[in-house]
Amino acid sequence: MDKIEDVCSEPLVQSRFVKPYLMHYKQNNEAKTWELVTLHESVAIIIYNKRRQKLVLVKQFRPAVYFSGLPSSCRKTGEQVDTTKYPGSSGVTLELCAGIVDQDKPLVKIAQQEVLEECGYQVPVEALQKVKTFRAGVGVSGDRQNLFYVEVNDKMKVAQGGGLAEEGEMIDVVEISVEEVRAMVDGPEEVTSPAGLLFGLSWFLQHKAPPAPTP
Ligand SMILES: Nc1nc(=O)c2ncn([C@@H]3O[C@H](COP(=O)(O)OP(=O)(O)O[C@H]4O[C@H](CO)[C@@H](O)[C@H](O)[C@H]4O)[C@@H](O)[C@H]3O)c2[nH]1
Ligand SMILES: [Mg+2]
Repeated sequence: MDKIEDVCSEPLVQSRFVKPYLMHYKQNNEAKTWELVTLHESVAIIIYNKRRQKLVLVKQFRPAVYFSGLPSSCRKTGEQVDTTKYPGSSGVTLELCAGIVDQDKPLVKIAQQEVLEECGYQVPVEALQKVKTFRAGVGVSGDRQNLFYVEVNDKMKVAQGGGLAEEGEMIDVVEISVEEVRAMVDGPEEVTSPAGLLFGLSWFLQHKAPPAPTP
């Protein structure tokens, strides 16, 4: 999954997923502009295998994370990036199962679909609990993310997961223990994960996790 080669970039002129705009407005009578992009709304799901006390997360190579981690001298359009110096592993993230809302369906249905496609669990829609809707970005994009929680068991595991091959998705499903969740939230100063994961894990520890063992 992180064997990344032949990296270069070009200006994005026509796009399917990202739409850049220059917004003009007046704030307290002062004329201003702001550079922004619009993105799809999304869903993300905290998945807990309750009997085995494991959280189900996903790992994948994120081009945007990889690219923004390159020094600006390596981001010149048309120029090849040295992937021996900047390996694909620097763009691999740990995240909640998540997906964009690109179909006209209820959010809970899209969440159910993502849990199956990415992690291989067939869950009933009634099992999905809505946690919170928040903004995934506020500076450049203002896209909404809708967070759900679902408990799963081994009987619901009907497929391997890994994402839709026809959409080029290559996703590793990762299970982590509640202890590892605590270590992730309290431990490292930097993680290669979106804020939604950290919020989701903190919410899980506060509302759903078995109590921490007393020392
Ligand atoms: N951007 C882009 N460029 C392409 O060239 C490009 N080519 C195809 N696609 C489409 O994008 C979708 C990516 O997969 P998902 O639907 O699973 O969405 P995620 O990328 O997981 O994103 C979610 O989860 C993240 C983590 O919480 C959040 O940060 C995001 O806000 C949130 O949307 C697929 O349907 C694929 O067909 C591209 N998308
Ligand atoms: Mg996804």
